[in-house]
Amino acid sequence: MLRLDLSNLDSRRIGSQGIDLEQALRAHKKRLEAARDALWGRKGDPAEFLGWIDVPEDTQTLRKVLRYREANAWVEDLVVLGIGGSALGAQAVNAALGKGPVRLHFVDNVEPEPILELLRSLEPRKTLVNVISKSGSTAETMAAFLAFRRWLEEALGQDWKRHVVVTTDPARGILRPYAQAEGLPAFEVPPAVGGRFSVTCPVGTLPLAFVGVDLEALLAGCRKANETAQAQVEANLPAQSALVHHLLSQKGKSVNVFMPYSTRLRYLPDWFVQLHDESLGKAIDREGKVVHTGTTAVRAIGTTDQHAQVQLFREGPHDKLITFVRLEKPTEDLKIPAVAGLEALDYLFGRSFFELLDAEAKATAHALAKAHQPNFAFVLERLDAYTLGWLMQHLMWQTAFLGELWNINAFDQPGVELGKEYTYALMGRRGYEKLAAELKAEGVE
Ligand SMILES: O=P(O)(O)OC[C@H]1O[C@](O)(CO)[C@@H](O)[C@@H]1O
Repeated sequence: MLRLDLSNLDSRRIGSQGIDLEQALRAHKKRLEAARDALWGRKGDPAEFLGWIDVPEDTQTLRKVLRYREANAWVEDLVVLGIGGSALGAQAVNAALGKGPVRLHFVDNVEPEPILELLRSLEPRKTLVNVISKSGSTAETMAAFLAFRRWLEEALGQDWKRHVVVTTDPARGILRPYAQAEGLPAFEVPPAVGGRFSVTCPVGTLPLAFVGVDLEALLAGCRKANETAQAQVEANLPAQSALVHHLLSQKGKSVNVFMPYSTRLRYLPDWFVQLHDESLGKAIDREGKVVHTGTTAVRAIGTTDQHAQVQLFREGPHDKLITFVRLEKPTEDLKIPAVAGLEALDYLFGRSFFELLDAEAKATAHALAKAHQPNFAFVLERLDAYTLGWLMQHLMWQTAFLGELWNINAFDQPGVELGKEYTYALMGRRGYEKLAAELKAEGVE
């Protein structure tokens, strides 16, 4: 179960920085319905990159993933080579729900020392490498693949092939033909699913199958989010949270803090930051007009960041909308014991850690509201696969709705290309000689 707690956005509580949600829903009903109908209507067109809506229905692929996991019971360490959307979703779900027995490692950077440290810690005979790249051209992932493939081959000879599994586009890019030529097992990233929307396809499900996540439940939760995204505006949770973002951005809230009260959810903000920023930070709208949209998503974790960032959230610039994720029930709880001689702490004696966590979440949200800092919460009944799937698919829908409200394409990322080309030029890639010369003339070499 997932619900929205919007009480700290209410203008009756926080004044002009807030909104009257009921009135806003009435006023924007037509626009939200048009956005909803446009998204559902365009779903079948591969060029629209809305394939993530239907992926949770694809139980056949899930079965294939689970069969692969069963057939590879020898794996003790699974190394995911992927970056951005090809790593962040699985990383977030693994931290929240992963139970082992396999240890998951994510290589999503090209800093040599951590890669060497990981390689030195692994036993090649017990290691499976999952190279994940939709494009098959991402420099970081491919560099890591070259290194891990060599490492496996040096240790295992031709048997290295049993230790690599590929996840990539069914047709495009260099990884697919390479997997075919070498006889490597390979899973698909559906062409109409962008990286940051891909956690429910084998990009996420394959690594998560090795750490015992209940994938059936995760996908069922995603389907529940789809159901709510189809509903009338009054029951359409993604339309509502998107409207909140839209209206608050119009009130100058250009920073969007995403703050789960959960260490288990510590990587969820990283996943959300990519989803939100890469989707919505756009220079040009669908009509070709220069717009420079986007609100900047910022990571925070409660309670940890109460002692690092909340001072700024409360008393700093009034440019923020703060999104909390709160749990209603713990999975397990721990009593805080009474200790003689420390009676100054008796307000804690006999209470539980979850009670303290919950009190801190509510107290911080209320203190922010008192300072007229608008905030709202996704309230999860508990942290399980169903609810996390629901939340993640909800956030994908929220992003898609915002794309509609802002009239931008939320599914491309043209702004990352020039940096990639400069990298190719600096690395001496064939075909980039002219760009390298230009960079040199500009003092970059
Ligand atoms: O799966 P790929 O093609 O390696 O891409 C990784 C990431 O790089 C980006 O394309 C941005 O550079 C992201 O959108 C994507 O999630």
